Amino acid sequence: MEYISTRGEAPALSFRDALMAGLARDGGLYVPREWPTFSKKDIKALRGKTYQDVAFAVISRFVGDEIAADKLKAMIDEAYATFRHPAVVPLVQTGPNDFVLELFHGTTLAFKDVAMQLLARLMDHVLAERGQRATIVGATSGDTGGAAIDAFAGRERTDVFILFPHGKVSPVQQRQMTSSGASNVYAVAVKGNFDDCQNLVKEMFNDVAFREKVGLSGVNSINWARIMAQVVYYFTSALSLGAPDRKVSFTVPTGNFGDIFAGYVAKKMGLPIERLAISTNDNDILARTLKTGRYEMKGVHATTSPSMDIQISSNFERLLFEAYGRDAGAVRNAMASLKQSGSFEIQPEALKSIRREFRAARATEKQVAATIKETLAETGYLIDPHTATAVFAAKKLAKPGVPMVTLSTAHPAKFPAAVESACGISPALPLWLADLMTREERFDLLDADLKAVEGFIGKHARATA
Ligand SMILES: Cc1ncc(COP(=O)(O)O)c(C=O)c1O
Ligand SMILES: N[C@@H](CCOP(=O)(O)O)C(=O)O
Repeated sequence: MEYISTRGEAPALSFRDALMAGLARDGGLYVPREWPTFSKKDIKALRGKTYQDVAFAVISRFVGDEIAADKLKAMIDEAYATFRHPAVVPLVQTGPNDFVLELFHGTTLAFKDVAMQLLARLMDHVLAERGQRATIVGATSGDTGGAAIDAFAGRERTDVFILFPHGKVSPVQQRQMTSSGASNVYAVAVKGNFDDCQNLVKEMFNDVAFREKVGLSGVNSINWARIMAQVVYYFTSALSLGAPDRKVSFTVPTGNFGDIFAGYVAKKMGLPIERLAISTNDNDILARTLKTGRYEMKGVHATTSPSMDIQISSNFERLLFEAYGRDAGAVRNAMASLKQSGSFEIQPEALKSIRREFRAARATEKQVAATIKETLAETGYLIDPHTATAVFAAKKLAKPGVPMVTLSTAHPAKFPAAVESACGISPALPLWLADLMTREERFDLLDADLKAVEGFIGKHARATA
C-alpha cells in the first residue's frame, strides 16, 4: 500500500515511512493511494470475531506486507490488553435504537488510547528494525497528550514532547500529562490555545533542517496510523448491530476531524453506514462550514468540552482531498487561503459531496449541561461533556428506524467539575487511577514561539536520524 499527500507535492511513501513521517513534506496529510475494500461477504466473515481479530483484518489492509502478520497480531494483542474491558470498546444500549460506544476503557480514559497504544508499538517496531531513535511531538487540547505520554513513556527509542495550552485543559488531563515521571517525556505548557500548539507542531515539520536534525515524528491524527486504528471500532460496533445486513449511523464529537474521518474511511471500505453526524460545541466551525460552504475561523471559546476547543480541524483537509476528487491543487489553494485570510470557500460540487456524507449540529454550553442531566435522569447513564455534544446532536440527526451509535470519547471522571455542575454527581476516577491527583507534576512553560519550542526540544532530544 502506498500513501500519497493531500497536497500532491511530496513523494509517495510506504506504510512504514508514512507512519514515521507523520506530516508530509509539502505540509499535506498522507492518505492511501486507494481505499481497500471489504465485500459484504468479507464483512460477514468478521461476525463473532474479537476486537483484536477485526483490528487485524482491517489494519492489515493498510499495512500490507510491510510488517509480518505474526508481529502485527502480537502488537494488536498487546495494545488492547491494556484496556480494562474485555470487549475493548463495549456498546451500551440507552434507548430503542440508541447506542453509546464506550471508547474510554484505556489507560487514560479517552478514545485516543485506542490508536495511541498501537501507534507506540508500531513505531517502536520500525525504529528497532532501522536501529534509529525518533523525537515524537504532539499538540493536545487535553486527551492526545495524556494518551501519547502513557503509550510512549519509558520506551527506549523515543523522546516525547507534548505541547498543551496552558490553563486550558482539565486538572485530570493535566495531571495525566505531567506526572508520568518518565525521563523520555516532556510535557510543555504553551502560552496560547490548542490551535497555537498545533501550528507549532506543523511549523516544526515544515522546518526541514530541524525535522531531520531531531528525527521528528508526530502522533496527532495528522499521522495516518492514528486514523487507521480508529476505523476498527466502526466495524466492530456496526457488526454487533447487524452489519452488513443492517445500516447503522454514527454521531461523533468532533474537533480535529480525525475520529469522524475514520468513520468515513470505514464507509469507503464498504461498511454500510447510513449517516455520519458531526457534533460540535460552541466552537462550531464545522457545523457552520457544512451550512454555508465557507470554512471560516472566528476565534476559540473555552468550553466544558475543552478537547473540542479547536478551529483548525486538521483532518478536514483529508476530506477536502476526497471531495475534490483527489485534486491536490484545489486542496493547496484552500490551505493557502486559510493561512492567508483564515477562511476558504468550498466549491459547489465538493460541498454537495460533503453534504451527502455528513450532517452536523452544535450543542451550546447550556445544551451540553442539560443533556448530561437529562441522559442521567432518563437512562441512568452518566456521560462526559464531549459525549454530551454528540448525544444532543444524535437526537436531532438520527434517521428514524436506523440504529444510531454515539461515540463516547471520554470517561466522565476526566471532567468532574463540569459533570457535577450539570447533574450534581461528581464522577470518581477508577480505582487504578485513584492517586492521580496527588502524583508529583513536572512540566515546562514556554511561549507560543517556534524558536523557543525548537530550542527546548533540540536541547533534550536524543534522536540519531
Ligand atoms: C474527548 C474528546 N472528544 C472528541 C474529540 C474530537 O476528536 P477529533 O479531534 O478526532 O475530531 C477529542 C479530541 O480530539 C477528545 O479528546
Ligand atoms: N482533542 C485532541 C486534539 C488533538 O487531536 P488529534 O486527534 O489530532 O491528536 C486532544 O485531546 O488533544
